[in-house]
This record gives sequence, C-alpha cells and structure tokens, in this order.
Amino acid sequence: MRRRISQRRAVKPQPIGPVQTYQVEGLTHEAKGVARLQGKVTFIEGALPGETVDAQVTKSGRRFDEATMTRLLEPSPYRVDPPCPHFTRCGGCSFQHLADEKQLSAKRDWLQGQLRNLMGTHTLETLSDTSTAYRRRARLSVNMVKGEVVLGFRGKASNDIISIDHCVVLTKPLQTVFLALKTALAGDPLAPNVGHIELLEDTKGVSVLVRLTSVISDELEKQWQDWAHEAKIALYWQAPKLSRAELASQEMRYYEVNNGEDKLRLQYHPQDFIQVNAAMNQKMLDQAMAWLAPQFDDVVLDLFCGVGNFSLPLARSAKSVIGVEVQDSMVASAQSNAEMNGVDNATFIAADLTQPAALETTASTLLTAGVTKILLDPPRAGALEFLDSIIKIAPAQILYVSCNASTLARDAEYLVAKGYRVMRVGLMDMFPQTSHVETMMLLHKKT
Ligand SMILES: C[S@@+](CC[C@H](N)C(=O)[O-])C[C@H]1O[C@@H](n2cnc3c(N)ncnc32)[C@H](O)[C@@H]1O
Ligand code: SF4
Repeated sequence: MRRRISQRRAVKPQPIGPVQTYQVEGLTHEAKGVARLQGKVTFIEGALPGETVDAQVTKSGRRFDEATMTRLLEPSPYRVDPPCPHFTRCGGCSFQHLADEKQLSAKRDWLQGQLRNLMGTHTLETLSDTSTAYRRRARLSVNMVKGEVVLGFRGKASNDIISIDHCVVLTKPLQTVFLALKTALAGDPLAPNVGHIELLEDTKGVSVLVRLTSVISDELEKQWQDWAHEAKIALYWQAPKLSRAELASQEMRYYEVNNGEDKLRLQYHPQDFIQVNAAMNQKMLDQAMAWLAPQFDDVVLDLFCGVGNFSLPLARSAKSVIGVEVQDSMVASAQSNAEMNGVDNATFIAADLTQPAALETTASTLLTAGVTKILLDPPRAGALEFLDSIIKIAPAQILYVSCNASTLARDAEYLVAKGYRVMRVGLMDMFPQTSHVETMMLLHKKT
C-alpha cells in the first residue's frame, strides 16, 4: 500500500520565476484566477476575479503559464474565509474561498459556455441546496508515515494524503464518525492493513466500509466489530481478493426518497452507486418527474438505472418502465426494490450499453416495447455508443442527466442533428465547494 502511494506521488510545483503583480480578470472551471501579463495568459492558484495579487510562475508553457499566489494585494469583495481549515492543502474542494452565490454564478457561466451550441434562447435553470454538510458518501485514504496513521484525502497539488481532522462537506453524522474513526485508528494494529475507508450515511444509519490490504486476525476483527457496535455504526470489511459475489452477500443498506405523498425505499449494497447528495437527489428526482411528466400511457426507458433511483418514481406514474444497468447485482436490487415498493410495472435488464453485442440484443428488445420517453444518466464517459439505438427507438422525449458537461454537449449535439430539439436545461449544484456540476437537459423529437 505504501509503495503504491509513493509511485503515484506527483511533483509539487516549484516557483521558477520572480514574483510579479497580476490583475486577475477571470476564473477557470477549476477555480484558478485568469490574468494576462505582457499578453500571456497565466492561471493563478488561489486568485479570484477582480483581485490584484503577487504570484510566482510554477510552470511555463508556450501558450500559458501557471502560477501560485504569494500575496493578496487587493481582495475581491466575494472572497470569504474558507469554512474548512484544510482547504488550502486538501484536493477535495476548490471553491471555498468564493462566496456561495458567486460559486454558483461561476458554474452557470462555465456550463453555458460548454453548452453554447445547445442553449439557444433557453435560460439555464438552477437547483441548489445547502453548501456544506451535504456529502453522504466519502472515500478516505489511509497511509502510515513513520508509524503514525494518516487519514484524509489526496492533496491539491500532489497525490500525497493530507491528514484531515474535520471535513465540513460531510453530513454531520459522518463528521462525527470521521473523528471517532481517526481516534480509534491511531496506534491501532488495524491501521497498517487498511487501503482505504468509505463512509456512508443513509436512511438506515451510518456505515463504514474498510478495504483491507492484508488479512487480519479474528481477534482484531472482533475488537473493531465491538467498537462499531458501541458507536452504532455498521461495519463492512472488504478483504483482499473478496469476490463481488461474496461482497454482495453482505447486509444491504437502504435510502428513501419522496415521490409526492409517497415514500420509496431503495436497497443497495455499500459498494453500489448512489447519489452522494441526498437533498439534491430529491430535488433532482422532483425536477425529472416534472420535466419528463410521465403519463399513464407512457413506456419509459431508464438507461444506466442503478438500483432504480429514477425508475421507481417514474413507474408510479407511467404505464411501464424498463431499466437497463451493467451491474447484475444492481439489476437484481432494482428488481427487488420494485417488488418491495409494490411497483409491478417495472422490469430491469442487465446490459453493457457500450458494447455492440449488448446493444443489438437490448435495442431490439427495446424497439418492440413501444418506448415513448427515455431518461438516461450515464457515467462521465456519456452514452455515445447507445445514441444510434436511441434514435432507432425514436422516443418523443429524452431527459439526459449528466455529470460531465462535455460528453453531454457531444451527445446532445448528436441528438439535435438527428431530429431532437432542446426544450429545457438545468444546472444542479450537487457538489458545492467543488468544480463539479450535474446537468439536466430535456429534448423533444421534432414533429
Ligand atoms: C451516474 S450512475 C446513475 C445511477 C442511477 N441513475 C441513480 O441515479 O442512482 C450511472 C450508472 O450506470 C451504470 N453503468 C456504468 N457503465 C455502464 C454501462 N456501460 N452500461 C450500463 N450501465 C452502466 C453504473 O453502474 C451506474 O449505476
Ligand atoms: S474535502 Fe473536506 S477536508 Fe477537504 S477541503 Fe473539502 S471540506 Fe475540507
């Protein structure tokens, strides 16, 4: 474990030029200030638009330089004290020095730029919620340095693990567990056997998944189970080389979502994908239902459906829903989630939507199903490989939920070229304090 970390260690940027004064004009997507000096663009870590700063170049390229701020001469009125004491070193957040409303407007400007060929005269709609204490899932890195355990996140300018005492974007219960875990791991024989740790909070409570790098004794395992029991934490172990099937046999978790007056319970395994921000997930589901407006005669296809986060609410209003997901275990969870919630009009198919073979079998099944609306929520790579199948299925409406604006722009431009029209576009601020944005786009088939 230690070896792997040192191999991946990035070189910390070192100053290579004199300190110079810059007027900062803009902000990049990664929250670096943009300035020009003698015509050359410089990206300055830590600087904000409207500020005058001293900075030192750390990397010089043909087209632009990168620099680090050494002194803030004139601050922006929108500069705020970062709520997290680790902000300057931890790579988890990039925007904490900028007021919440300005973070959002910077994200809006950036997203509108990414989608410039698609926005037309549409106004970008915005969904947001609390800017701290929102993260219900986090992956912590663990390292041993000179016999001391280091628990935290990767650094900003390097792959080093930064020791964290308090992470303000975690939900309050996870902040408490983080501290308890850190205290319990210090000097404990478990620490050198841990690769990383996942914290998870859901309707069932708090859980901790420990990924082991080597086998531990039954006695040590028992001590930690006792600790978890005492702290009311569900503890999951992932032993080295544990198969997915063995993992899947472990106890399931669940979270709940509201669907109007109705409550839906979704079971999942701690290793399965779930949306990280519970409050924003609820707002996103409500918006998806409002925009796609499933009716009693709609057959809705939910692509990349996970454990049925969108499928189940959709099925409550539609004639039927077909979910497609690559992970067999998540397909099984989605199916049992439907049954547990009394949803009898949803079926789920396991298929890899990037593979031509799967595409042919899946798409031909879907071609005859009379699909009227499609919701898709792909991973960052987008859904390029399945777009032709979508065109063949020819739904009247497509709701695209995306965590990567550039693949969304690529895919949506393709759909527009094939006869769809953009109807609504929305930014969903799922990850405040970071540069990530989620986007929702509604497209209608041109008649
Ligand atoms: C962004 S998540 C969305 C999940 C679900 N819609 C939700 O809201 O919880 C993307 C999902 O796509 C699945 N996935 C990833 N690659 C896939 C592929 N090639 N084919 C089908 N599903 C895939 C993942 O397992 C994951 O469940
Ligand atoms: S991820 Fe947590 S610890 Fe890191 S900067 Fe953000 S709030 Fe602080």
